[in-house]
Amino acid sequence: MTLSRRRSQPVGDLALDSGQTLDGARVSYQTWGRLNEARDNAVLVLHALTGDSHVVGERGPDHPTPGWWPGLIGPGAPLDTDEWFVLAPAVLGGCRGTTGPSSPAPDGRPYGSSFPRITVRDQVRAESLLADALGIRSFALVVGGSAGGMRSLEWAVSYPGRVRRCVVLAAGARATADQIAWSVPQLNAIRLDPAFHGGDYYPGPGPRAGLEIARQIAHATYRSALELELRFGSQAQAGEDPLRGGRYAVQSYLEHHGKKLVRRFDANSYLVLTEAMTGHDIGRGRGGVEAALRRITAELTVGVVSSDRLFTPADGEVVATAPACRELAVIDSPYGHDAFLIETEQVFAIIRRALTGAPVPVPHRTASSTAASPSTGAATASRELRAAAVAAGPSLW
Ligand SMILES: CC(=O)SCCNC(=O)CCNC(=O)[C@H](O)C(C)(C)COP(=O)(O)OP(=O)(O)OC[C@H]1O[C@@H](n2cnc3c(N)ncnc32)[C@H](O)[C@@H]1OP(=O)(O)O
Ligand SMILES: N[C@@H](CCO)C(=O)O
Repeated sequence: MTLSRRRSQPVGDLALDSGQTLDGARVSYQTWGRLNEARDNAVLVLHALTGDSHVVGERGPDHPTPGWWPGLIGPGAPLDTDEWFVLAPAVLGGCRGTTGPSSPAPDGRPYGSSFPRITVRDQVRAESLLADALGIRSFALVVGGSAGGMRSLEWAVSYPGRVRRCVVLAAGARATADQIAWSVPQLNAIRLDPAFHGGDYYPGPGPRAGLEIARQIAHATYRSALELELRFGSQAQAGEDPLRGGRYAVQSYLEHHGKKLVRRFDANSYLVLTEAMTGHDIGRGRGGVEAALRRITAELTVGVVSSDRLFTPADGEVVATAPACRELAVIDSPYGHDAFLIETEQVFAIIRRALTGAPVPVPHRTASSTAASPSTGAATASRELRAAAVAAGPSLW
């Protein structure tokens, strides 16, 4: 498959929920396949917090990281490019080409602290303007996980006439107190870093230590306690002794993920995107979550991760009470929230079913059934970890 190049589309002045306007906003995006003459074969793929438009493919000049859902798109893939035209935008407020705090403001200098507070609805509005510009009236499918799941759901609520099928993975109808609570120390870690300078740190290195700590906190919530226990327990990092100033293995692991993110992400974007997530509420101004869910006309699929302690299965079950929900799928995994990125075999099977309308496997959960039973999909998880997790007891997942 040829490498999909990143493009950038001006979408004009973007009216925000706050009442402010982002002048001359742009959305960067990638596509795979061709939009057909009827313009009815478009699929929208929405990335999570630190992802981008590069859903599949190698690293390249345009792409600092490899694709985050490898194998999803291409000839014969679940999103078969012989049939589907796939569009993946980079999110509003991020740092991968779409307008965000590091982009030039109208005065030519980076927005920094003047970048406005944005919502998930604003992000979806920007994506709808991109779809308008590309001549896409409606999507055969909108799919995303985590923050991408929030946007997928918001698409189905905001634009019922433009979404025919919708897959919401590892996301809820609104931010919970627990999700907001975990974001607080992350935001504080960045803002209290002396290098933050109130958000106006460009072109300096910015609050690297604060961002690193934020990612450490977040990454722990993205994995299950059981996985961390089975992988690391209370072991020391090789060659170090925690009782003599050294580190635990799990500490080293979190520090690795913190450092890795700092190399590829902007701290202001991290703040803006985290605050968009904490403000997520499909029911705001619409008479509440239940009323908002009733607006959905797309065939809805909800996927939850059995061991997700951040966006819990119960959060997804609320979304699955939408009258339009056809399937509540359980991604059976010990990996916690990040399983929507790791358990690709199970995730892609869910996407395929949603797209083809294939029968929902039994046993399963639907909006009208409360019987809990995990899906039977084969996982790509390490056999050893899975076996150890099973031995430790299913109640821990
Ligand atoms: C892959 C990308 O980043 S694509 C770019 C867009 N990014 C996104 O969309 C974000 C999505 N990606 C992510 O959030 C994460 O990368 C995930 C969820 C996919 C990672 O999940 P996994 O594949 O299970 O990786 P895992 O959590 O085991 O971490 C592996 C890393 O930890 C390191 N590690 C493991 N144990 C330790 C330890 N004790 N000390 C230090 N490092 C350790 C490994 O060496 C490996 O390093 P590497 O990633 O630099 O090669
Ligand atoms: N690991 C994900 C965040 C969890 O949804 C990311 O970095 O985008």
